[in-house]
Amino acid sequence: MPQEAPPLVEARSLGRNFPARQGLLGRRRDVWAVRDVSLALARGETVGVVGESGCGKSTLGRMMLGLDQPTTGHVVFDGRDLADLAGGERRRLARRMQMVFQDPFGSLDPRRSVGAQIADGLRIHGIVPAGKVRSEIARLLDQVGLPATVASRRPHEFSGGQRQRIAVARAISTRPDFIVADEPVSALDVSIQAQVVNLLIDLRSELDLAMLFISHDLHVVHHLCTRIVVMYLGRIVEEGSAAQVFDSPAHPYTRALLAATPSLHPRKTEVGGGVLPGELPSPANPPSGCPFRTRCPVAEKACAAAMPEYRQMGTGWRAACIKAGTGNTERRDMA
Ligand SMILES: Nc1ncnc2c1ncn2[C@@H]1O[C@H](COP(=O)(O)OP(=O)(O)OP(=O)(O)O)[C@@H](O)[C@H]1O
Repeated sequence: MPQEAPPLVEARSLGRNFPARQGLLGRRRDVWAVRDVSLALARGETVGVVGESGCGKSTLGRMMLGLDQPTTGHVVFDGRDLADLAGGERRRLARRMQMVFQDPFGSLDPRRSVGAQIADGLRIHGIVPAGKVRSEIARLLDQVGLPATVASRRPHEFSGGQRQRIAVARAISTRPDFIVADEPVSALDVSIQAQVVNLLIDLRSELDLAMLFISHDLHVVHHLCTRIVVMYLGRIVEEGSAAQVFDSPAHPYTRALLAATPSLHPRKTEVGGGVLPGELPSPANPPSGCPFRTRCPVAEKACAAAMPEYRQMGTGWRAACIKAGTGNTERRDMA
């Protein structure tokens, strides 16, 4: 990770729990959706967050934007703790952070024109004078590859890919420097996904955006992200550059994810047609010690005793596994 510049946005020991009931009549237990997550993004950096459904990716993204309050820990944006900000200061910061959602159908208002929806952010944050709003909308649409005529039409008149471009135009309208993109292409046809990913790549460099890109699709993350965070049951189990994590994964869970993603890694064979072996434990009742140990092909007794500390595998590369870097972590045949 490029550590020279101070981070633009930082998660410091973030945790979030939700009350949950196990079964219909089960007793109430707290579910820790995110636990003790620390992560920093520099300006212009794209960090991919991967992991199975329910591992806490969206909750982390929402907290990093201040859309959800952490139970523990802090989010620091450009040196300011979000928890300390209120009123105008909070609004000024909110302009600089935006979210792109998975579902452009749900995130755009079907009753209002595209132009009106893009204009909201421009007006609320006073990005351009009132007389310039129309031309700014046209410029933003052009930036995402759409003609200016789109402004007068409603979202339902467009395809999924076009709608996601509109959502991106709306997100960048406030000139943010941090975007959380939560599965932004997974609802789109595969043929369209690449176009939207390429658009994000272009915008990232044009606007020097820091981006937290949440996805369960390792192919997309591989294409787009310079750094990868792998989450399991609310925790970061491995973090490193795309090359480190994809070429020599240090955590058995990362290896299992890659093995379940055929064609990404030449040495890997398909395991279970994209499905990881074993069952994901309930987040309400996680295993003792290492959360992955119940599915881990190299787990041993010590793994049940305590949550593994991070081992530094290289610059900016860490893995929470007692065997990481010991040469004793090669994946057994999990088929
Ligand atoms: N508002 C909420 N109330 C109760 N539990 C929640 C809430 N939001 C998330 N959770 C729980 O927290 C855990 C993590 O959820 P989260 O949506 O962050 O995971 P995710 O990795 O983004 O999953 P997906 O890929 O399916 O979106 C899950 O067990 C989920 O059920």
